[in-house]
Amino acid sequence: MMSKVLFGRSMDDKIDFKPLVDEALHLSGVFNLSDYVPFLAPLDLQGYTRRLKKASSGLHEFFDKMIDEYQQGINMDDQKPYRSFFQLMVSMLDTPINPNDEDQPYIFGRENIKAIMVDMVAASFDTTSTTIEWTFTELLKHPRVMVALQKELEIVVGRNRMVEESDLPKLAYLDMVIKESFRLHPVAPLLIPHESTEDVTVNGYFIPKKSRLLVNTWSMGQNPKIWSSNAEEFFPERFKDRKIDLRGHDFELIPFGTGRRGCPGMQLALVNMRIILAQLAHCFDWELPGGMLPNELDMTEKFGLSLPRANRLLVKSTYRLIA
Ligand code: HEM
Repeated sequence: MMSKVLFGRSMDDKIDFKPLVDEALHLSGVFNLSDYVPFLAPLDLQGYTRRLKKASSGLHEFFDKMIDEYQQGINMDDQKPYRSFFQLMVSMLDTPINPNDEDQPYIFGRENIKAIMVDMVAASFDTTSTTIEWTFTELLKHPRVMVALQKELEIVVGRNRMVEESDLPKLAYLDMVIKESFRLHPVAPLLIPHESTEDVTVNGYFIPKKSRLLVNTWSMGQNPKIWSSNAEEFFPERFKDRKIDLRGHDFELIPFGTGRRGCPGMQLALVNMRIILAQLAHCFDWELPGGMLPNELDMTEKFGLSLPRANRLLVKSTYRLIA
């Protein structure tokens, strides 16, 4: 889906840069000795710098080729301008970003396009699907919650048609399920590193200018002082009387970050998540394979910049709509 938004077409053999992005993301999150013993950095004992440089030059090569092809009209003949985010970017190539400032014109160049495209791919490709997979895992692990969600869907939508986008604002329980899933499985557990621009004191802690700050949303989500003694339990009803939204105003739950550098893709991600989860729960009944019990479900996380499931989720479905 994100490939269509960004490149105007689904992933195919012409767009096969995903392994490079995965490698770059993996390397950015691994335990790197040089972060703790900086004088070892030039030796690159674990080989991570070499691997990161290789992935980076692969990505440069890939996007250079795409930009060249676009400029020469190759592979784009069936597409009108601006059908994708990439085309919009390339249409601005070598134009001034601030045309009204004659003294200091800033030209939008190749490097800008490549940096923005890598940023967008890294930020959007796996985030929504990872959250959907965790939410679905929790629904399978807690059949009571799955039944309550299916009941809400039957009341709001019935069983004769599929869920549509216009139904989403009426699905309050689905909203609670998604919030609860973000609380326990934030896709960016440490957000993205931020840097303080000036000296500041927060809650009595002095933070000097230019400090690198990591916000541990994972640990906030598990904190019993915020979520009561059942913090480790998947219990969507906790949001019933707690007016918490996900836009970054309520600091106890900030899966999309907050402030100026908060996630710009939040609305798109939330609509996609809601519609996909609602349709999966509404159209099908689900069971675990091989007679596996819900409490036997593997919940292992793969540690890194994001926290996906370590192993794929396997499930059996049965169609349940009347039509
Ligand atoms: C469930 C899905 C998603 C989650 C949980 C998520 C979460 C986040 C978080 C936590 C940040 C860092 C915010 C901070 O450090 O304060 C971020 C940044 C970003 N996200 Fe998302 N995101 C999701 C989907 C998307 C999608 C679909 C897109 C693109 C369409 C996107 C584009 C971006 C971009 C470009 C940034 C960097 C913003 C900047 O550097 O200022 N995200 N996201």
